[in-house]
Amino acid sequence: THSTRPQRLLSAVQKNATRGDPSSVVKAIDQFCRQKEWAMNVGDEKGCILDLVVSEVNPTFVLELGTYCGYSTVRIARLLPPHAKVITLEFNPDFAAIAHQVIAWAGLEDKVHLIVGASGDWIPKMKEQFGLNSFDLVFLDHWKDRYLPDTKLMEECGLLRQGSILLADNVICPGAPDYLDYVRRSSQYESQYFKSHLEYTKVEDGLEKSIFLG
Ligand SMILES: O=C(NCCCCCn1ccc2cnccc21)c1cc(-c2ccc(F)cc2)cc(O)c1O
Ligand SMILES: [Mg+2]
Repeated sequence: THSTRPQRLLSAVQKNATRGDPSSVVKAIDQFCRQKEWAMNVGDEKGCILDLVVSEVNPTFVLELGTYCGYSTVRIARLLPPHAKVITLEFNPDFAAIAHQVIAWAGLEDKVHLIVGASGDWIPKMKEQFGLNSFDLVFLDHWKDRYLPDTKLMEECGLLRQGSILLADNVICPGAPDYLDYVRRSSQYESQYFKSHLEYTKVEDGLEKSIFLG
């Protein structure tokens, strides 16, 4: 019986990280991905930029599209004030099952709501399901060809307010060219590119931070 990479990543967390210590979980995953097996976590370099944006926004409600193993979920949730929440959406139930255990190991389950499903189905249901008006921060890290349609969908569903922040991973590699073009051209967004590298590599990648102006 062969384990999957997410399962091996979880084992590395359970072996090397301290229960209830989110930073040790982040460190254990980065160590695993650098020393053992690459995985598509936002990683330590782009992760520091994510930390900066989260700390600056100090959000009450965060939407993460693309949980994978929960690495960025833990990075975000560890910085949130009490009562703040991350709603994170994962399409792949096997990934979601691993992420749930990684988030629990970090002791952050009270700050995180993990959903299994597709963004196109769930974005229209967010308000009624969670009794929220808008998201203070959205971290886009799912299918790169869904960044643009889902951003338009969030606008249409009234999930963005004046000052809501969109932070998109992988705008260079694998790339989200139509999304980049949209947020950089639109008068409804003020956009800024944070040059970095693809997680655990020397390949260029970056995060695009876009403020919704309403
Ligand atoms: O593909 C990436 N992520 C998305 C994975 C699938 C998300 C599916 N999903 C989750 C929630 C959800 C909701 N609705 C619909 C679909 C949904 C990704 C890839 C690379 C990468 C890979 C190979 C390479 F050579 C270079 C770069 C690096 C990254 O950092 C990435 O994030
Ligand atoms: Mg990514």
